[in-house]
Amino acid sequence: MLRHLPLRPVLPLLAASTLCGIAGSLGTVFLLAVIGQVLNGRLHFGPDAATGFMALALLSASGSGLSDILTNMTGQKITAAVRIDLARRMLTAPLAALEKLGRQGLLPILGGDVDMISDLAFALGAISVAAGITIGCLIYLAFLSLPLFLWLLPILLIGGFIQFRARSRGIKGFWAGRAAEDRLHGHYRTIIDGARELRLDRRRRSRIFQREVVPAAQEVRKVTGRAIAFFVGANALGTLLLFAFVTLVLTHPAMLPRDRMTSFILVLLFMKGPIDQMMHNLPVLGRAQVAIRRIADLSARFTSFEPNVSLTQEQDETVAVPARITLDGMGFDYPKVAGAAPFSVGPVNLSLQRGEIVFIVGENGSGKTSLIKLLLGLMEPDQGQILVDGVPVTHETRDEYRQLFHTIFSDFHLFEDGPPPMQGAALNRWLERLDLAHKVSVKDGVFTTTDLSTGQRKRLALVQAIFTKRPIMVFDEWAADQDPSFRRTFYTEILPELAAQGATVIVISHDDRYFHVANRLITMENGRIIESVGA
Ligand SMILES: Nc1ncnc2c1ncn2[C@@H]1O[C@H](COP(=O)(O)OP(=O)(O)OP(=O)(O)O)[C@@H](O)[C@H]1O
Repeated sequence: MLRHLPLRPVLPLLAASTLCGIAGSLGTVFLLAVIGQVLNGRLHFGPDAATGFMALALLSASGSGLSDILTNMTGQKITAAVRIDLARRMLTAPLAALEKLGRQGLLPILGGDVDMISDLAFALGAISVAAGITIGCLIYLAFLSLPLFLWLLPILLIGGFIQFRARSRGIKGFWAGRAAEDRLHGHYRTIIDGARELRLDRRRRSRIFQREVVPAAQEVRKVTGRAIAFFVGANALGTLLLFAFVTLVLTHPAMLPRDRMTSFILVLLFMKGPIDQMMHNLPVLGRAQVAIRRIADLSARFTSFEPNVSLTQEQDETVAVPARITLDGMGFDYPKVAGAAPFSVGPVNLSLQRGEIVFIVGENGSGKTSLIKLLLGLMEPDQGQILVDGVPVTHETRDEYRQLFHTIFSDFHLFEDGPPPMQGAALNRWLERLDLAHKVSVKDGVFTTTDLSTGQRKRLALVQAIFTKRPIMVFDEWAADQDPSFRRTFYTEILPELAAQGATVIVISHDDRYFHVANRLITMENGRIIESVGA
């Protein structure tokens, strides 16, 4: 499982942790040896021995403690690297991959599974220290009596085998548990997103609770509980085997001189502590193994084909404003959905001139938003290309190309901050004009509130759009939530003003009262442009 983790940068930390662990384990084993010698009367525990004993105790405690801390640091570094990598991938992955998984597919992995790696960091510290001490104890046992150690060996092997079997059964259970948790998260999402509807519909609310949430929660409990039972059962068997061995040794006192026998049993019983600690933490390792695989699967889906998607450029560069953008035979086929007719957009041939106002109209589902997504370079076309002043947009230049646009989608996300110049008298004028000044202002580049009505939120998004000053503005049914007066202001005043300032304005609209504002009216039907009226 570790091959899926970014281990290379943490190798020095791991090496330091291992060295400290070895030092701590040596300290512990020597402590045990001294205790054995004193109990057997072979060592007088005078002031010198006591000082040496305390020095060994210091070595044991500090070595194990440091090893634990360093392993934890390693784990936390790995967790941070995984978190950053996932965010980077999500910000640069093809949009289709992100949309396909959706929040329901993503959030359980980003939350639960990534947190599991963080838990692994704590567990690994404890396991590695315990493993070091156990190995040290085993070496000391072999030194005390090789024949008895050879007797012990098969018992250890049987215990190891039981653990191995329990582990693979347990991990299967953890996989099933995570799948059930994913379903549960889906139901949580329905409860949150559909909160209003569920208050109003007792029948649906009861059905979701009784038939979806409760069975999913019980399923998680059942499969995870069963998986943990495998680990606990194996642990109990291991304990039984250990005491069976102690019984064997005690019933054959002639096998070893008495003093060695005492030391042997002392070390054996002491060893149970670290072994228990390892066993206790093994389920965490199992769950982390599942989590790491799930994260690796997710990462594999988010591989960007675009080489130049920047995550470091915080300022807009001044871009040359293109005179013409052309969609040249562009087409896109949506993946087939069972039971539904496949939908394709295009092939589309369309040219957009700088400064014109273009309306895209058509019935619901005719492909207007899909066409816009193709134009914005958000969907990888199955055919055709985009030309900017005659130059094709490539994988390399697509992110650069997208920076030409500012879009307010019909299901837009309102960011709380605006572009850096969003301040001063110009901002106040726009807030006044859009009747927002009494509701919201901007403090340190951030809106004082976004808790507004749907129409007001859209107007705030419009303020952002205006101050972002991109050469091409796209509005997807912006006016749908506006009252008649703002609708009129938007179509008859704001759009012409933007165009007069040199912006190309593309509007998806069903407001046929204002179609006359457009320089060009493009009508879509069944994924194709069936009419283009105007300049
Ligand atoms: N994520 C998707 N997966 C599969 N098919 C999709 C997806 N999104 C859209 N479609 C298909 O594309 C068709 C057109 O959708 P689109 O959103 O482009 O229409 P629209 O003209 O903008 O509609 P509306 O006026 O209702 O906003 C849909 O009817 C659907 O068949």
